[in-house]
Amino acid sequence: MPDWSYLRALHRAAPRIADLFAADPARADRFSVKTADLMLDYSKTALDDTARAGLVALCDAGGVAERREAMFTGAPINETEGRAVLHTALRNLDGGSVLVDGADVMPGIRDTLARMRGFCDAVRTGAAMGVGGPFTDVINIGIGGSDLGPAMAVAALAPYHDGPRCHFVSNVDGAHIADTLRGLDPTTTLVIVASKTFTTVETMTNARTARDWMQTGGGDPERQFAAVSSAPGATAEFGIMPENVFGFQDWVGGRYSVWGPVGLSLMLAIGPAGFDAFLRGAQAMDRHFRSADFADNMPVILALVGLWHNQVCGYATRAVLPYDQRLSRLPAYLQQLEMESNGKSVAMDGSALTGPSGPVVWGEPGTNGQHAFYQLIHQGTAVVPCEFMVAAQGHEAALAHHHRLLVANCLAQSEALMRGRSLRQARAMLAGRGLSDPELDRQARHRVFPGNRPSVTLIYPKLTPFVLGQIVALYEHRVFVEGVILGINSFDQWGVELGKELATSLGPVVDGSESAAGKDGSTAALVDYVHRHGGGA
Ligand SMILES: O=P(O)(O)OC[C@H]1O[C@H](O)[C@H](O)[C@@H](O)[C@@H]1O
Repeated sequence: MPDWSYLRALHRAAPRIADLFAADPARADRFSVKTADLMLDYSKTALDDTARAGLVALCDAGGVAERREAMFTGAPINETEGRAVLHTALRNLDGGSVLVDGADVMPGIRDTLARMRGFCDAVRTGAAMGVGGPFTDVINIGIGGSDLGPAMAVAALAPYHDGPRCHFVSNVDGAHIADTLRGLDPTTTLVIVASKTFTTVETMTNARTARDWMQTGGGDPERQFAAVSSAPGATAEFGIMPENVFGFQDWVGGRYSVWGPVGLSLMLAIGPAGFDAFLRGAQAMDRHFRSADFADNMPVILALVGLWHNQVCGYATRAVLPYDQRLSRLPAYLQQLEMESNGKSVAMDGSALTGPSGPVVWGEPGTNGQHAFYQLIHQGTAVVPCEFMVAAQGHEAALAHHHRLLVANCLAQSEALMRGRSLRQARAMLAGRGLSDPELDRQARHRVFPGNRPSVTLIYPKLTPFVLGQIVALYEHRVFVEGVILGINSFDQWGVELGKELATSLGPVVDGSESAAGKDGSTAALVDYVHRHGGGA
């Protein structure tokens, strides 16, 4: 673990952010990173040259460059599972070979991508059909990494949809699949069962329900089911035809898997060319990440800003606030990417972390959040570093005035967070209203904004497939760099296992075939309530 004390001392002595701008007219330029398309402005943070240099030094001390090279070249850096980490190979479209245990993985990746393209072309042109005719709808059944990536990206790229409608079912709550199936035609619906392991209870339960629905409604699961998985034996056992199965290897983590077959629903929605552009965007970010100096490296800087706020300043959460309605699922996607990757308590060698690991990540699109939780962001006692995102241009040319308002709101929020409003300013606002001085003072105190609240803004030209690919890869590499500096394994997720085990053992208790004896009093009382109110068997 790095020694944070030096940086913490810098933080305690840091001037107000607004004063940093006053002292350095070129600050916005010097504290932003640009790639060919994107700009990450981190000038509205308390970082100065000294603090930035101290953070960059963490990269050297933590071996970020060596670890980065190890990841890209297929070394088994996921040490607790003995696996390579090669989601970057999935978008290594025209790069060289990538060796895992001496064998090049690229031919297999290219072959699967070609099969996905062929499948999507057939579905999209009507060459492959359901019993009732060309496919009108696609349901992706998956959860976690087998859901959030394609669900996020399909929503993000709505202007590029020219294929069948895509739906996503993840929750084992029967409400999710029931509400989705209502109104769909079982003879023209394609179901993709997406599960790396093909054992996930939620996904297998939903897949069986969808199969029953299709059979009952006159569809043909043999023709109308596809699978995405690393477990071909299990897909065959479920009855999915091998030509409709798209495999990937265990060196693609679930939450990093949207770039391969897990992205099949996205490819169906936007077409193979659009999917290619998405991959090329990620590849462009990979190249930037691999080659740019740390101080000019967008994922590295985003990581260092994250570490500064969480580990140095002690801000326990960060809000991701896309001013882009089509990125409404991005906060949920990033919650898995960031919190499942870096929400750990032990370092790679098993020793306990001595400080915080990854922060709580949360958020909602703007402007909606402004009318809900921004009150706390502006005036609450906890400081929440904000990560704003906005496009220079929207897709709706006829609604450019909407977009101008959206941009103005986004920029206004980061400005307001930084500037705040002093008591003197608040008193001046209320002067002349005939209030007694104590009353004026009391009213003014409620209108004070502390300011000096940090934010970064990621700005991009327009939310195209190429730009989305860059944004998602940017966040993947940010998580990687934070994990390396914290000394943790960002690629396992042991913390999700215990709940799964207990759910399995609670199944027979909930359905009444086993007693709750031996369970704690709370669990037993909750089961009892379910049974007394018509639940259970
Ligand atoms: O793709 P699957 O094997 O069905 O896994 C789906 C998800 O469930 C697991 O519990 C993990 O927490 C996730 O990382 C994973 O993405």
